[in-house]
Amino acid sequence: MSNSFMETVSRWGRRGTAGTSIAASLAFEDVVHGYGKVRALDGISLAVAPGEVVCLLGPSGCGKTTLLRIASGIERPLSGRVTIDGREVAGPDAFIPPERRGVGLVFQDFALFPHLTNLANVMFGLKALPKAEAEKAARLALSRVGLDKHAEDYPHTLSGGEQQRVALARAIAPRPGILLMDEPFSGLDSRLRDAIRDETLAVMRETRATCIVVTHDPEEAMRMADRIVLLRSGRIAQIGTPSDLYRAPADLDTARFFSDVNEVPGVVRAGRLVTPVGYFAAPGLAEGASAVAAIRPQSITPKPAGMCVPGRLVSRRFLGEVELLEIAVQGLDAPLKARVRSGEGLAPGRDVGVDVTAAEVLVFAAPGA
Ligand SMILES: Nc1ncnc2c1ncn2[C@@H]1O[C@H](COP(=O)(O)OP(=O)(O)OP(=O)(O)O)[C@@H](O)[C@H]1O
Repeated sequence: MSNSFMETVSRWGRRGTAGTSIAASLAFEDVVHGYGKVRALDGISLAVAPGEVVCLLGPSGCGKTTLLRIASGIERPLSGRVTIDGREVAGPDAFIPPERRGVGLVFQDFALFPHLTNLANVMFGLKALPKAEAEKAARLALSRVGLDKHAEDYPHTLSGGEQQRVALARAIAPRPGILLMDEPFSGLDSRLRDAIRDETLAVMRETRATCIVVTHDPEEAMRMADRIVLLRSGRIAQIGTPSDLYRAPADLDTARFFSDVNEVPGVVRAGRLVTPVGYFAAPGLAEGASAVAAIRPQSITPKPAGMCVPGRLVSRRFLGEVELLEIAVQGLDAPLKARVRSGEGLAPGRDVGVDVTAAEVLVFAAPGA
């Protein structure tokens, strides 16, 4: 990454302000949508508060983009209602087109017009204003993202990160009450993504618009969102703060989506799940039920042989700050994965004790049980 680029990014936050919006509330009420036989959204109800940053998260095809397109008005739902500040913008009684909804859009491919300068691209969303006023607002937005010097250039002369910032400037220039972003960072080099994401978040907070961001990356959602809406097959699997979803996932699929987990099967006896690596609290599960302990690699600590549960170190992979260990334990089909700080000095083949931090273990009914 060039120093000059990083300087531009770090200066980006100290440029002129973009002007603030009056944040709007956005609500979906039992929204259903489909394409032919495909049911893309299957009854979505969600209320987003003014100024809130919500990430729509989920695997490919779960309906994230469709929900965003419905919020923007690009797509009209088959049934259900969408309201902005309590006013129906899509539903049985009304359909307000995108340009009259007061929403700003940032697309995955940025969707800049190649034949227009960056300034003209940003002015495109400001057609309702007299030209001089539109130009002033567009220059202000470009300045906010640190690109005022590139106003007269064309998009193709900019890097991917800079094009993303022009797209952001275009979306915020009209001061929308709601900003909708579809995978806005996925086209960027992974080394730039963190810096650009942090700066984009700063601009989003500064404009005070209500924001909905689509992503398939759980880490990105956790970094950005006030609340995460996890979608699965067109339905909401779970809604909560990043820490709610990470610490208390509603089911095994959600736990798997947020991090690598060891899945250790067991049987419930007297309110606890009995497994080859220990007993874990199993509230709400019936006596004799089959269940799974989901154990994150960082919740497993190797100890000297003779302590805790007996195991044998099978492999060790150096990853820099941390190492990934595989530890075989009698009674388990697959070795346990453990993530430890580097430099523990353990050699494969050695007997070890396996210590599991029980308070961090998540217990779920066995899939299909
Ligand atoms: N124009 C379309 N015609 C037919 N099917 C569509 C269309 N757009 C989306 N779909 C289908 O609707 C479902 C939801 O698609 P959507 O693009 O909303 O998912 P997504 O979660 O945004 O996925 P991705 O992360 O891959 O972009 C998928 O099964 C998809 O194949």
